Amino acid sequence: MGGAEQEESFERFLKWAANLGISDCPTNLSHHSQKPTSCLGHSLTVSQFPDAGRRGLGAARDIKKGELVLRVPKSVLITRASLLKDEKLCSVVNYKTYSSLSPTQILAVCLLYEMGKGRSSWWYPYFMHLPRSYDILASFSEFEMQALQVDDAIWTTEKAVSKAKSEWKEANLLMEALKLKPQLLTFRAWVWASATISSRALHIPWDEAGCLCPVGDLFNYAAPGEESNDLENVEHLVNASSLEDTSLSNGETTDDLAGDQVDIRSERLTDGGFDENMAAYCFYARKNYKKGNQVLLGYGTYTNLELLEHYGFLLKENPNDKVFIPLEPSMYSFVSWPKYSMYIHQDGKPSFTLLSALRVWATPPNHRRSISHLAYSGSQLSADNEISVLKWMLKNCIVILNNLPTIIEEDSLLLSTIDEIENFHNPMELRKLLCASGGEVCAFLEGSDLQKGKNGSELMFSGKTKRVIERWRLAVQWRIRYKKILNDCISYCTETINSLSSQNISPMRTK
Ligand SMILES: C[S@@+](CC[C@H](N)C(=O)[O-])C[C@H]1O[C@@H](n2cnc3c(N)ncnc32)[C@H](O)[C@@H]1O
Repeated sequence: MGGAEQEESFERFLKWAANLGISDCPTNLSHHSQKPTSCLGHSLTVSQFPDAGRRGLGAARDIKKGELVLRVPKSVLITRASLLKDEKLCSVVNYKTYSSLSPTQILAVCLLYEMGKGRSSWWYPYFMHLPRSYDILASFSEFEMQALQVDDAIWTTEKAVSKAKSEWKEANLLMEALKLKPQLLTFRAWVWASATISSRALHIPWDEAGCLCPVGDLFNYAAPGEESNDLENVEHLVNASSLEDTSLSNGETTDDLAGDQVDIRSERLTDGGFDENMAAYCFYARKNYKKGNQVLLGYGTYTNLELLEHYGFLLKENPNDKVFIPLEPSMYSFVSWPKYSMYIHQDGKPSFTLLSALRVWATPPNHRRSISHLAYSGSQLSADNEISVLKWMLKNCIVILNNLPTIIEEDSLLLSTIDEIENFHNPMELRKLLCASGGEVCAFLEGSDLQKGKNGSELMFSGKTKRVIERWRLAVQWRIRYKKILNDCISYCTETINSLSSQNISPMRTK
């Protein structure tokens, strides 16, 4: 579809949405005498935001924090229940053979079935404007996975891919019983459906698989602000293990601390949620917006790896990003905090629990009991103790960085090369030019394929290769941010060690 055609089709979609009662005008009455031509225009407009999610929703006027900016009636939400109104689908899905499939697997199958109806689907105007492909971790091939470089991230990706594969295999019988078209039975189609759900479904109280929300799923993401980190205090941490993880909009859970979980719940109230009284999904402004600014939604609290896993993007500045470093059991066995609370913050500072656990670990065994109350309250135990903890951190960050195949400067150079690859119009020449770059770039070129352009003369990368480039870029961006956090931690430790050494105050010698 060309640009103008695409625009027209999108306008038809917004009109379709308006006729179904979707509205960005809080006073809009459903029994309007005139048929609306768009569901947007009063509070929101669709715009391109190249630095934050591309297509998204901008403020059509100045908006005040807390204002209702969009309402999507329950009848328009795409849920398992609404899709299962199809009699054939319902009779097959409810057959007991498939009772072991999860709600999300069932929703994915129903979505593929509905997509298979093409133009005759009631939701066709919505489906037309869904992304064709996604960059979530489950879609990563071996090449992009290795580009992450860090074992933890590679392991998370392998797990995401194998989970998607096994869920697809489990759902195969049902999809075959529904006689889905061959292209909808493939693993690629399955990843598409799962990624559509993972990256776009919103939380609803009556179905853990969530719902797809036309127009409501055009909001891009901004991380919940610094305030969630301020919540990191002793009380929250001590209670962490007794609280269950909160199910996020994508049906996944985050391994975050209880304090952050409490924050997610209150965050969701100001952002959006299903309102029983209005029988609609309602979205509220989380802050004041000036006309033209992008209106953003906080889907939850995620690290960059979690954002990549569930949504297929990451943030340059993510206040919730974390780096976990390998710890020996002896380092956290003297304290009762969970291991997942021990990490390095995105600004390079060790988390409260990591620092406290290491302070206890660096204390001679016969003193541990007497200082544990100080460690639990977050106090430094002594200058010597603090210095040995920070030296341990420093050494380990250096070891981790030295074990990775490239340094940040090389990665940044590679990012510019990736941009060149993408913008180069004659890949044959590019191939010659880049083969000298060696390593990762050559591995990419060996795996890439070229195809004839529309006029038959020039050669172009295939769509598949373009998607590889996009994921490769994400992997390199991710590892740069990871290394930056470790570098910042090294600076933080060095500065603090220097300052403590110069003060030379040691109220309690422990080591
Ligand atoms: C619910 S959709 C938002 C609308 C989406 N941009 C669209 O055009 O359909 C979520 C997806 O938008 C993109 N996205 C959202 N927020 C983003 C951000 N801050 N930076 C980059 N991409 C973002 C990601 O691809 C994500 O999976």
